[in-house]
Amino acid sequence: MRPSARRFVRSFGYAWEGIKAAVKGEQNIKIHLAVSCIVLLVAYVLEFSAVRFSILLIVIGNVICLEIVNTALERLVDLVTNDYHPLAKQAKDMAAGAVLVFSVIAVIIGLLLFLKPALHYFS
Ligand SMILES: Nc1ncnc2c1ncn2[C@@H]1O[C@H](COP(=O)(O)OP(=O)(O)OP(=O)(O)O)[C@@H](O)[C@H]1O
Repeated sequence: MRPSARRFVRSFGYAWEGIKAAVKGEQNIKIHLAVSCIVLLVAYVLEFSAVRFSILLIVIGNVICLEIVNTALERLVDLVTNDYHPLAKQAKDMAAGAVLVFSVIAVIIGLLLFLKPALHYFS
């Protein structure tokens, strides 16, 4: 394998390690993953169109990515200081706020996506 290809494969390995560490260490990510599996299953049962399914995947992907970035930021702050610091608080709270903002939007998009197919399914 060429060195550039080996570096590319190795970086995938590091990314996978990061995903595993985030999932293992964060209860929230485990909950998001479980809920995402259920939501995808329901979307399948409701016979979502390709477009609806794609939007759903984008939303789910964004929530999980934001959670991973939030976890990375928490780790970084904890690495920098164990003492109370207003900037550490702001950094953690802002990252958590970013997750919250997108989670609220995800719920709204979810309702918009599921409403029509659910009504159709049950009528
Ligand atoms: N070093 C610090 N200085 C100031 N405030 C902090 C510090 N560490 C944490 N905090 C505050 O405490 C809150 C909770 O911190 P913690 O590290 O437990 O994060 P968390 O969001 O509960 O993460 P976890 O998912 O790991 O439980 C932060 O959102 C922040 O407001």
